[in-house]
Amino acid sequence: MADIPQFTPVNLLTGFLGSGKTTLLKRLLADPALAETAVLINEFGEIGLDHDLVETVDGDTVLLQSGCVCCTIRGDLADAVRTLHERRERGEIAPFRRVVIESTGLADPFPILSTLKADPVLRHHFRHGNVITTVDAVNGLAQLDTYGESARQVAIADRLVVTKTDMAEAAGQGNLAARLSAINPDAALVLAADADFAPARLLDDDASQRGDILQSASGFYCESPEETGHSGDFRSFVVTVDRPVDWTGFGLWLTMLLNRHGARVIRVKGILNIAGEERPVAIHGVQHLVHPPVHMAGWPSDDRRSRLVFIVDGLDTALIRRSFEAFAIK
Ligand SMILES: Nc1nc2c(ncn2[C@@H]2O[C@H](COP(=O)(O)OP(=O)(O)OP(=O)(O)O)[C@@H](O)[C@H]2O)c(=O)[nH]1
Repeated sequence: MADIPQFTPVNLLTGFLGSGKTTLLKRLLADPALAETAVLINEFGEIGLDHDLVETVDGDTVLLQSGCVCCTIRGDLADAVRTLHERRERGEIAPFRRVVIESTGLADPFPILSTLKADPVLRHHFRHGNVITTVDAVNGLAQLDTYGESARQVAIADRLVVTKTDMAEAAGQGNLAARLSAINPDAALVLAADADFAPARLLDDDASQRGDILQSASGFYCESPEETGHSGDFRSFVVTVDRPVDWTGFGLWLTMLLNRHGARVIRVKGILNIAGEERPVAIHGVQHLVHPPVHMAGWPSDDRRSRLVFIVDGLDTALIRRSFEAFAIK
C-alpha cells in the first residue's frame, strides 16, 4: 500500500441532467490507474455495478476488485466524507488516495465545494482536486441558454468533457465548443468519444496546483449574476408500478410525451419490468433525446417493480402519472 497523502484530493464530477456523469464514472472505475479511489454517489443502482467487479458489500459501502471503495451518500455530504476519513483511519476500508464525488445533475457545484472547505475536520485532511463537468453535445447549448445551473457547472470546471459527440452534428459541436470557451476559457476540453481519451488524466494535475478554486467560483457568482439564467420550476418525482409494463404501449406513450413536452421533460430514467421479459430494461431520456434501451444483466435488488424517475420543468406531474398508467400498464 502506498502512503496516504497528507491532504487527500476531493474531485467533483458534475454536469447537467443526463449529460453522462455516470457513464464517465464507470469508465473511471474501470481504469486500473485509479485503484485506491473512494467514490461517493447517490445510489448504487445508478451505476448498475457489475457484480463480477464487486468484492464485498457492507451496508452503504462496496469494495470493488479494482481496489476502489464506492459509498452512497446518506444525508449530508460533509458527513459522508468525514465518515470515509474515519473509516480509513480505523482501517475499516481500503486506504483510498483520492475521492470522487458524483453530484446530481441539478446541483450547484459552488455550495458543494464550500461545504467541504467550511468543515474543520475535512479542511485538515482533504483538499480540492478537480471539478470535472460533463456537457452533452446534443442538448448542451440549449441547456446553457436555459438553465443557470448548467452554466455554473461549466464555469467552475477544471476539465470539460463533451459527451455524445457520436450523436451530434458537427456544426452544433463547433458552436458548443465556442460557447464553452467563452464561459470558461481556462478549462481543458476533451471529447469522451476520442480514441485517445484517457479518463484517469482528468484527475491528474489537479486544480490545487493552480490556486484556490473557490476564489474563481465566488468571482463568478459576484460578477456575473445575469449569467444565472432561468432556474426552472423543477419537480422530481418517481412513478412506481407493480404490474409489468407493456413495451409497445410504453414506447408510444414516451414518444408522445417527448414530442409534446420534450423541452420540459429535462430527464427521465428508470428500470422497467417488461411483460414477458426476465431481465430489466434501463431507459434513459434527456429532453427530446431517447437513448437506446439497455437490457440489464439482472435486477440490482429484490425489488422487481418498474421505476421511472422524472425531472420536469413546470409540467403537471399528476398528468404524466395518469397517462403512463393508461398507456403502459395492461
Ligand atoms: N451515444 C452516447 N451516449 C452516451 C454518452 N454518454 C452518455 N450516454 C448515454 O446518455 C444517457 C445518460 O447518461 P448518464 O451517464 O446516466 O448521465 P448522468 O449525467 O449520470 O444522468 P443523471 O445522473 O440523471 O443526471 C445514458 O443512456 C448513456 O448511455 C456518449 O458519449 N455517447
